[in-house]
Amino acid sequence: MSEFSTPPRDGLGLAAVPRIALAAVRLQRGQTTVFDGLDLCLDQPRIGLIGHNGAGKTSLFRLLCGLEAPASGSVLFDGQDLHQAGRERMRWVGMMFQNPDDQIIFPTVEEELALGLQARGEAKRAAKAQARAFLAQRGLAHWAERAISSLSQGQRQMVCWLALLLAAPRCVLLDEPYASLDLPGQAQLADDIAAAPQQVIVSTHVLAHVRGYARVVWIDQGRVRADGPGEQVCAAYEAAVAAEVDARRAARHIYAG
Ligand SMILES: Nc1ncnc2c1ncn2[C@@H]1O[C@H](COP(=O)(O)OP(=O)(O)OP(=O)(O)O)[C@@H](O)[C@H]1O
Repeated sequence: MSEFSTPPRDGLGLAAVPRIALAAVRLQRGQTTVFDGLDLCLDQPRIGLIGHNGAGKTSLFRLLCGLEAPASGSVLFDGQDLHQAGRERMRWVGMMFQNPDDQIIFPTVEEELALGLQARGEAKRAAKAQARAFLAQRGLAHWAERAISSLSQGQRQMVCWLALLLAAPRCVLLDEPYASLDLPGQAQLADDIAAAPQQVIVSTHVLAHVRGYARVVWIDQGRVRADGPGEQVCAAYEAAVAAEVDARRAARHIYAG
């Protein structure tokens, strides 16, 4: 197992894992029908999501955090319609975007971190104080007043992760969360994920990050192609990719020769 694929540790007291159920979901984005009759139940503490570019991983996340609504079908969070929920939804699901610049709103780190707390009803001053205390706990007190624009891409990604940790929704969606992080940052994030009491769903192209998970879902052209233990699903995906690459090389060889 990779050091970046740490399963949840025993005895951490995971919060009650929500049950997110998609039934017969159809999702249209522009001219593209991304999902057409998708059924999926997400009720494990850690779930990996893998698949090719354009398979539908980000679209699934956008559906789960309410940024997209299904044209038909339902998305239920513990039996309640996710798309009918108001502000309550922010306590249910939070997402870390692939690109931190799509997520960050405020000019400084402490303001960005305070946002999730304010959304939960904290007063602005108290939220900022909590954000500062949280940064200090993690040895990052000096980040509090830093301008987001002065941070590197990886540091911005870390700010997004810290904001999610602080906001503490019951389900956390991470879209390519390791992409911009250096190796220490990746190890830190893997440890944070392992320690998080929430349900965490990680979408990634780096299979080592989810191979050790008890459940990985492989999305292929908007459909679930495989769903099971990470070792098995990642191996099946790798085999399919190897076959695709071989077929492409063989076709190129025939064409060239
Ligand atoms: N803003 C958009 N408008 C229209 N179609 C979109 C939009 N974003 C994505 N799509 C389409 O939706 C489908 C699923 O895309 P999605 O971004 O969910 O894939 P993905 O699995 O996350 O890919 P990647 O691994 O590249 O991030 C693709 O066919 C894509 O072209």
